[in-house]
Amino acid sequence: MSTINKVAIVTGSAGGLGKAIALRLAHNGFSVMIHDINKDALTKTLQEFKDKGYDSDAFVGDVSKKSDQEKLVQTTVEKFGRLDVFVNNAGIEAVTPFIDIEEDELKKCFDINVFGTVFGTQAAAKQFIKQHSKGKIINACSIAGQESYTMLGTYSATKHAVRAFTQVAAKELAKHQITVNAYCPGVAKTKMWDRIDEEMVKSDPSLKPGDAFKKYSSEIALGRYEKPDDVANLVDFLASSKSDYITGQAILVDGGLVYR
Ligand SMILES: NC(=O)C1=CN([C@@H]2O[C@H](COP(=O)(O)OP(=O)(O)OC[C@H]3O[C@@H](n4cnc5c(N)ncnc54)[C@H](O)[C@@H]3O)[C@@H](O)[C@H]2O)C=CC1
Ligand SMILES: CC(=O)C(C)=O
Repeated sequence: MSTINKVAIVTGSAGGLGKAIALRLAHNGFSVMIHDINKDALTKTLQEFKDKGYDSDAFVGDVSKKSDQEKLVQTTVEKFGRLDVFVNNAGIEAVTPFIDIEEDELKKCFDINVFGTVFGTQAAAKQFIKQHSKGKIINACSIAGQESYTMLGTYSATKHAVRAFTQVAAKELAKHQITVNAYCPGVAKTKMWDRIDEEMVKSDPSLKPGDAFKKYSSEIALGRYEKPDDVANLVDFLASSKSDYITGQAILVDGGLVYR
């Protein structure tokens, strides 16, 4: 079914899962505002979108700043005329044994993963209400939002919080026909997992580079690690009218790793 004339924002989409999601929505006919804190990477990614002929633009911003998120929505509406889908994808990891977790790690990870998701959801919801339109908010959760992992305590706590806010926002915004759902990827080969592997290997002398990623991936029932397109497949569905009767859900897309 055509989605032409619909407008989407994907945060943290200069690379990784966000880029795959943004490319898929653009391929499906959405006008897409890509967004990232990394200006150089974002500029290169926008060029790729332009080379493919996609109706797109880019916004440099920090999801943890409420004013940036409001400006992101405002700029998107000025450019494309409306907003239909907001993907709170940007996130960071933190890899530390529980006993060593420091205040700055907690603050930074919560600022970006949790405050960022709340501010993005608020900015998008206000625009949907103003437009009197149905809208879809789609949040990056994780297997770590359903289960909690050693060395990933802070990260897991932020993703549990994302799941909680997904449910509450869904309940409160349903009267406006706004749906709020989340995708929960497993072990996807992006720069995030390169960094997680590096940190886990550093803290365990019995591991060599790549071993932590291999260990996590080896438990996936479908026998392979996740690709960004596996995540884009779910977000594609959540952004489409096929998901109109689904709200408040955090859906696992992990190849069979966590069962809820
Ligand atoms: N890679 C994986 O296996 C999994 C990833 N996720 C989640 O999916 C989302 C995307 O993950 P990946 O693509 O793997 O990560 P990534 O690290 O490869 O890409 C994240 C992007 O977000 C941007 N970003 C970081 N902080 C930002 C900020 N404050 N404001 C704006 N942009 C910011 C980065 O510059 C980067 O382009 C994250 O929320 C992550 O927690 C969830 C489960 C598994
Ligand atoms: C990065 C992530 O969410 C995990 C636990 O794989």
